[in-house]
Amino acid sequence: MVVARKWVYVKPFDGLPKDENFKLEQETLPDELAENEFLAEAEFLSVDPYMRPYMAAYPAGTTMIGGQVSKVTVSRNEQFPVGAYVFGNFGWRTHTIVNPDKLPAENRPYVLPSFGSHPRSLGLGVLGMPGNTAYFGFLELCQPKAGETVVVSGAAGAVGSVVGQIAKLKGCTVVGVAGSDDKCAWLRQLGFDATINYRTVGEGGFAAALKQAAPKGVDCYFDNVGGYISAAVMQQMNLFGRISVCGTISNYNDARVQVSDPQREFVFKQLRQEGFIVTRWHKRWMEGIEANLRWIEEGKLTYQETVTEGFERMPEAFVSMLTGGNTGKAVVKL
Ligand SMILES: NC(=O)C1=CN([C@@H]2O[C@H](COP(=O)(O)OP(=O)(O)OC[C@H]3O[C@@H](n4cnc5c(N)ncnc54)[C@H](OP(=O)(O)O)[C@@H]3O)[C@@H](O)[C@H]2O)C=CC1
Ligand SMILES: CCCCC/C=C/C=O
Repeated sequence: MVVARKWVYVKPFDGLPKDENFKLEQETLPDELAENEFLAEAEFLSVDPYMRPYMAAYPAGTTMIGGQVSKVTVSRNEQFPVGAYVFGNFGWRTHTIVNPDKLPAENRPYVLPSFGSHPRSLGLGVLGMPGNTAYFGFLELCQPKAGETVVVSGAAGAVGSVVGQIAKLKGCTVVGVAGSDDKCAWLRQLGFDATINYRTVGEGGFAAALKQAAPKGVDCYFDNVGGYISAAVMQQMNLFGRISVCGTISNYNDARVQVSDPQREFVFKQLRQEGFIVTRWHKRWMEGIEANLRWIEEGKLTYQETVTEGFERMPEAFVSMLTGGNTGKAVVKL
């Protein structure tokens, strides 16, 4: 008999998530698996920003959504043999019975490829969804060219840190925006040409700091945060600039705000802006993972993880990530 533990979303979020929004429950799983099912035991769980806005679509009582790296411990599916490590969007739970055939193509679990000497947790970060967000969302939508100036907000996080390094690989000048001096120092170690600590310059000082960091203007903006940072970058875009709108974490905990009208910049600078969800590239998923792994093996791409130990600390790790407690990818180790 397997008893799974799971974190249930018991009360809708209002502002920053709090303890009262979550409840740790147990669920006894069936003893027998049906054909094509397997049992997955979580090893690492992901806490990601999208969980905050996405949960608004789910009723109270739903298990928290999310990805995990888990081990197949029992199987009636030959594509997921016992002992294999898989990535799956199984939610915040320790054990899950899965039938992959019942899931939509963009949400199917997959057996992790070999990461060589690197930890399996990277399957939640640079060698998983966030890494692919950087790889496809930046290269496909920004189409960067050598010599161009790229600005990345949320630069020291799971997605942003990879975007900035890929931009350097493509020969761009890269400016990273992050929320602490330590994060900015790490970004400069990674090769970022300039950094802005948005918390110390503040909203009033951000435009001037950007002018200093990107004196030739901005050709590509990879936007992880929205809000005043993005409004200011928009004002300093160059002719034919490209903006990849990845996320708006600065307002995930807030009611929707009225934004100032950016259309004039779009017309006279002939800008292109496109939002995306990374699963758009689900048919090319392994291409992104293989490219990022190759760059890691070549020493051209570096990662950092912020690891919280213990399933019971999932809510704490989630809130910490939403408030800037992580550098690189935030994961929870069981
Ligand atoms: N479109 C898509 O398919 C995907 C979109 N995303 C989006 O990418 C973004 C980054 O995700 P991910 O890399 O996983 O997360 P991160 O690892 O970057 O963690 C979140 C970070 O957001 C920063 N942050 C929090 N509040 C603010 C704020 N008010 N202003 C600016 N920065 C803030 C914090 O860093 P700091 O200390 O610098 O403030 C925090 O560490 C998110 O917006 C997410 O929704 C992610 C994956 C897929
Ligand atoms: C199934 C996970 C998809 C995540 C897309 C994220 C969007 C914004 O953060």
